[in-house]
Formats: sequence, structure tokens, C-alpha cells
Amino acid sequence: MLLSLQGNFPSAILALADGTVFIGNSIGATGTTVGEVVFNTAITGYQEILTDPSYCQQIVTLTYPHIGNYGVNTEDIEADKVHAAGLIIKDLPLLASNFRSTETLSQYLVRQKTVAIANIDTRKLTRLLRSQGAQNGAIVGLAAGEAVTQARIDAALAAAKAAPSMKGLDLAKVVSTPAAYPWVQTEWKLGSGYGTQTAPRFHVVAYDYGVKLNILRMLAERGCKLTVVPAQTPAAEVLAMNPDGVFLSNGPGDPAPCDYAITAVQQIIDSGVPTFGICLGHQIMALASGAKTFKMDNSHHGANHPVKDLDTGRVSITSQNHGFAVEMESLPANLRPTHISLFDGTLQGLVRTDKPAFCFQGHPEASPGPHDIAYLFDRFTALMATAQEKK
Ligand SMILES: NC(=O)CC[C@H](N)C(=O)O
Repeated sequence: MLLSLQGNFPSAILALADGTVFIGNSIGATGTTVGEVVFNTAITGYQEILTDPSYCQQIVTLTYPHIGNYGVNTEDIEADKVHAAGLIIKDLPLLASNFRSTETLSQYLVRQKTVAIANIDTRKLTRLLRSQGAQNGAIVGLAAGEAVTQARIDAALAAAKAAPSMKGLDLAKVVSTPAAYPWVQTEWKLGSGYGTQTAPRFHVVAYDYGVKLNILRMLAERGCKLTVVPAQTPAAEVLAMNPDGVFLSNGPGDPAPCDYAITAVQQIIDSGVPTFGICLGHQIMALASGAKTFKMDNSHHGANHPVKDLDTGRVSITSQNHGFAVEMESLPANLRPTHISLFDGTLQGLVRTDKPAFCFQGHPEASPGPHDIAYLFDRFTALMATAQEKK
């Protein structure tokens, strides 16, 4: 299979900022892409990972060695396009087979103009990233017939070294929707596909910092009709919609420079409207409450991360995708930790003790991943139900 893959696909170069070079095969678009190289340990869900807007300006390595075997379909998307800056895999099976598949991973990557490399030692790459921390890289996908030359390798290395650091980058406003839109689509079910929320109990305004669609679907499934608004929408505009709750989405980049979001979230929480944040939304809620965030040495990307609920002792296996985290030591008196990672002890969940607001660092919407911690969505609807009773 390896020989056949090499025969059918042009060459590609992966260069890291530290000077490491891998040569493999181009299985996506031709051209050069740069970004922060991270590894994700999920075994399935490559289409959801590629379309997750939180991967903007990141090149994703999948540690599972066979990627592409069930093809690509029109439904398993977390946004309307691929957001990852590039893809690195070991082996692309030559046969894609699934009843929902409409094209192969390689065809999809070409159509989405995503540069991708296969057939490199992803275990070696992962060990390098794991021991030295995340670093920038470049993939060069060559055209058929083009040879890997020293000049091309040098150009790839130069591109990797010139890529901007993720620290200090505000990408939420880059990927956010340009205009507000309504959302009523519910979760996917075998046999009927996605459904529609026709009898909503709550109106939720969702800040789109790069929202994964399955979050919106899981809220709609639980009785919410949503209005998704651009990242820079002022709090006054959101509160004027008289929402039952406000949701703060996941998103790419560093949360610290997102001053517009931090200010708006401060005002929203102060107003007393129930608020729930996921991932970047969790980090923004923490910053808006006076805590600090930092860039982690070893970021979390996978679908098997154990997280402990400090209130109940319950351990959930969770989906994760973050490179920044909230500093435990920086928590003000009105922010109480509710969840921690059992991998490295970092903070995973927070609740405001003075307001109906809470947040989670991982991904309760999974997609891909387990649904152990979906109970957080029910916690949000319960908060909104309590607030409605008081009205
Ligand atoms: N998935 C997310 O929302 C990621 C949040 C942030 N960009 C981080 O890397 O930590």
C-alpha cells in the first residue's frame, strides 16, 4: 500500500521551525501552508477536526496511523469549510468505504485547497512535539513530477521559521460570522439525519468566536432557539434581544488579546443573564472575571482526556482542543474551580459564585469524541429555567 501511495501521489515536504525535515507524499492541494503544528490523538473524526474553526492557523497531525478509510460526507462538518491550516498523517488507505461517504479524503482536501502530507513518521513527529512543545511548521505540497530539491527544503524551512507565534494572536474575530443568523438545527440521528427545533423554550444568543456547529445543535436539541452573533457584537446589543441565556463559543488563537470580547462578557455576566462558555469562551469568561490565561507547553487535542468533576468526583472522558489555559493561582474569590484534567492537573471548569455563569475548557459537544460531559448543556438549560421562573 505504501508503494502504491508513493506511486500515485506527488511528493511533499514538512519542515519544522527547529530545522527538522520530513519527506512524504502530497495528498491535498499543491502549494505551501504554515501554522503551529499540533497533534490530535482521536482515532476517528478527521472531518470534524479539519472543519473545527479552533484549528485556524494550526497544522494538525493525527496520531492514529490510518486516516481516510471511511471517506468524507456532507454532514460531519463543524463549519462550512476546512479551517485547519494543513494535515499530517501516516497512511492514507487507498480504499474509502462508508454508506455516507461522498468523496475520498484526498479529493476533499484538494477541493478545500488544504495542503496535506502523508507517509511520514507521525510517531517521531509526535514525540518531538511532546518533548519540545508546540512549534511552527510548513508543509509544501509539490505538483506531479516536481522533485524534492535542497532549494525547496530550504524554502520550506524559511516559511516555518517566518510563521507568526500563536501567542498574542486574536483569531476569533477573523473566523467569526460577518452577520448574525438564526439556528434551529438539532442533533444528527441515524435514519433521520439532522432535525429541527420547532417548539423552543429558550432564546439563546451565541457569541461566535469560531463556533463548532455541534454546540449549536446540542443546544437546539435541548429546547433552544439560537441567534448566533459576530464576535465583536457589543453587550448592549445582545442584552437588547432579551435572551434567556448567552453562550460563549470555542475559537482559535490567544484569548488574552480579545479585549472586545472580554469587555462584552464582563457586562453580560454583570447583567445577571445565565451565561455558559466553552473552550475559548471559558478562557474569555475567566479573563472577564479577573483571572489570567497562559500558553501551555503541551496543548490538549484528543478525544480521550479524563476530566474530574470536583463537586461530584465523577470522571468524564472528554474531547479536548486547546493550547491556552486559565491559571489556577490567578482565580479571584468569585471564580470557583469545578473540573480539572487528570492528565496534567490543569483547570477544566469554572463557576461564578456570584452570578449564574459557568464554563468548561474541553468540548462537551464532542464531535468527535465521547458524550460523557454533555450534562453541562443540561446545567445551562436548568440555569435558564430557574431564571425564567424568577422573571
Ligand atoms: N477550541 C478552542 O476554543 C481553543 C481555545 C484557544 N484557541 C486555545 O487554543 O486554547
